Amino acid sequence: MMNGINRSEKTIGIWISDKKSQKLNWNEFTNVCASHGYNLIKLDLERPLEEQGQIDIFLHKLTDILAAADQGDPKASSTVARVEQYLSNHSKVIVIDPLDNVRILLSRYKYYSILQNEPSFVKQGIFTPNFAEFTTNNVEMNIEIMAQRGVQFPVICKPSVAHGSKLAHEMVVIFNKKDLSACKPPCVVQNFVNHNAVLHKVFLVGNRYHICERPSLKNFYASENLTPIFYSTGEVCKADSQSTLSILDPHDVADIRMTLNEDKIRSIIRVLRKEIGLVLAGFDVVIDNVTGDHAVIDINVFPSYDNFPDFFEHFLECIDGISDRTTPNLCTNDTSTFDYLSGKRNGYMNVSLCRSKFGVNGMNIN
Ligand SMILES: O=P(O)(O)O[C@@H]1[C@@H](OP(=O)(O)O)[C@H](OP(=O)(O)O)[C@H](O)[C@H](OP(=O)(O)O)[C@H]1OP(=O)(O)O
Ligand SMILES: Nc1ncnc2c1ncn2[C@@H]1O[C@H](COP(=O)(O)OP(=O)(O)O)[C@@H](O)[C@H]1O
Ligand SMILES: [Mg+2]
Ligand SMILES: [Mg+2]
Repeated sequence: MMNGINRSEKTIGIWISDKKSQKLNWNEFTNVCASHGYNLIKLDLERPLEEQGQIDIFLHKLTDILAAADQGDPKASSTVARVEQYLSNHSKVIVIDPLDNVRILLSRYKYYSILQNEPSFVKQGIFTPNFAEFTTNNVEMNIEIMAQRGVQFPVICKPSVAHGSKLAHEMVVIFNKKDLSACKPPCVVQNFVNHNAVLHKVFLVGNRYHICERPSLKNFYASENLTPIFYSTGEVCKADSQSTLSILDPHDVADIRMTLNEDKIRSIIRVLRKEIGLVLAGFDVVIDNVTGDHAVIDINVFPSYDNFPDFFEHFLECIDGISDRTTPNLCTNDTSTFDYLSGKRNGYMNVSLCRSKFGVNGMNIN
């Protein structure tokens, strides 16, 4: 990839974590890039980017480093500063995705607030469960905050920082206020939505999306007797997870299967593109097993694209679309939200949303 004869006239410079890099099919990605006229190079953030050749597309998942910089890590802060300086000096570079847009998704409280303030959701049966942020260990204060924000037991307690370290995925289900000391601020507590242990993951590449089902948590109810349940997302919600936490209790066996409503998913996608504006993102939805309403419980930067058919091809098609439609200065890492496909800044054009080839029902939807 990095030392072949380079006949491509453009370059995609990529930086992702070692963990993510180990899962990426570099040969396939390199070949698809080449077929679209791009050379793919792995960037080394320890060296000046200026010394690593011309970069036309800066593709990254810097969430770990951004999160560490936000928490005061000096090495991470200097890395972020160097990257931002480079991008500022090279305004023609297309950033996938702009750092300030990515930063929105570092904070669960921030993106839950965006979702909760979306006026179009309520009438469509879409919601984000009531949540509150704890910044101290003061249980009395936290109980008051929960009451003010309509947060009721059982709750899920999640780290406020949504990405980066493994800690970001350490969760706890809490059933009563005497166990609120199990929370480790800064964290958010969120109403638990009973959803019969079925999670729907939506992966987005530009205006394409793919939906897959994953195991999730069984139904829980408030109780003075149940103790907190600690788990990490990876134990319960990967395609091959087989956690006892996913086994429905006998009284909860789902007689009616709740079906995902595709129109709701598309509405959520439109709002995410308008408010957050990322090319590479994903989100998680669970369906309330009483109302059928769809709860958006998580939004992710550059997720795994697990089982996303022809991900690299669709990604390069998206890159081609951006390069063709966007004059260089519209695609810098400017802080405003930029909709790549409409070519509009802070705007949002009704673009067709197409599911990937093998979506839930396999249809292209315009
Ligand atoms: O671990 P992977 O490869 O399954 O992907 C993780 C995602 O799992 P998924 O399989 O998409 O449900 C995972 O999705 P969830 O947050 O678990 O819904 C995250 O996107 C995670 O990134 P980070 O650790 O939060 O920075 C993703 O990790 P990286 O993209 O950092 O590898
Ligand atoms: N409000 C909720 N109600 C019910 N289950 C939830 C809720 N929030 C999260 N979960 C469960 O916990 C898992 C992890 O939560 P999530 O917010 O997606 O964190 P992560 O970023 O680690 O994926 C979800 O996949 C789902 O199974
Ligand atoms: Mg998730
Ligand atoms: Mg997540």
